[in-house]
Amino acid sequence: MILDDLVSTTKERIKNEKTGHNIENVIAKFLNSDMGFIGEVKKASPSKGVIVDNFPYLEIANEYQQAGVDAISVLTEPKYFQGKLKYLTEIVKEVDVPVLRKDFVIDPYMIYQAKFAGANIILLITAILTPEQLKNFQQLADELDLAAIVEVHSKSELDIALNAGAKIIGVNNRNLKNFTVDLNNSLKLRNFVPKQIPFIAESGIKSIEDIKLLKKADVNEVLIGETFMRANDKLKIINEFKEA
Ligand SMILES: O=C(O)c1ccccc1NCC(=O)[C@H](O)[C@H](O)COP(=O)(O)O
Repeated sequence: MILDDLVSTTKERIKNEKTGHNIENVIAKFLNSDMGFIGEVKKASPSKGVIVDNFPYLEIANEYQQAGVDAISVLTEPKYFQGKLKYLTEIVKEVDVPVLRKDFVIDPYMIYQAKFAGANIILLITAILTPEQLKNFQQLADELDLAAIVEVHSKSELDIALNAGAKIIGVNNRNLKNFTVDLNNSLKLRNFVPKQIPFIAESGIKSIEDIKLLKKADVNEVLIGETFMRANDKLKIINEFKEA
């Protein structure tokens, strides 16, 4: 019957379309590398104002890819980061590495929007969601085969994130209330995250010394924005960090 054939060929087609940078592959990539890098495409931020005047976002994404990053983070928040969803849509078409929609997800609509725009990863910030919202958003991301980095800043937030079913943890070294940065935050929380869950250190990473410290603590990935955005030669700085 044609209907039976339509169902079986559709199953096969969807199976193929769901591979690529799916959750499983993103997690494997983050766990497998020695210590990997997530390069951020960010024009401005609340703590630093405008970081770069010249913002050739496609060129920047290409440079990150060439330097061998594991993923590219794209700010899409317009007011404080001068981001646009359009940057992400275009970058996804330009590169082959997984792309993270970096935004302040507070509505399921934004998760569907990220998927539709072609993102492979979203950020869920524990501090701006109720535990129930976090659980529901994690579930929705799972259903859409979108990897979710659940961002935490403290042990209590980490407990909430793990309870919500987080599969990837990002520890923000920046206190989002007063913008102070302390790399010790990642070091303190590292041992509370099971080894099968990728651990990402985010924010305020600037030097080879920082990289050495985080490598020693067995951090799987570092997410770097400002330092890479300000570097004239992104390939050079990423290679130097890789060799640290
Ligand atoms: O960067 C900020 O000023 C900021 C303020 C309030 C909420 C979030 C903020 N940043 C988002 C990020 O998580 C960073 O862009 C990311 O971790 C990279 O940080 P950095 O390497 O320090 O640019």
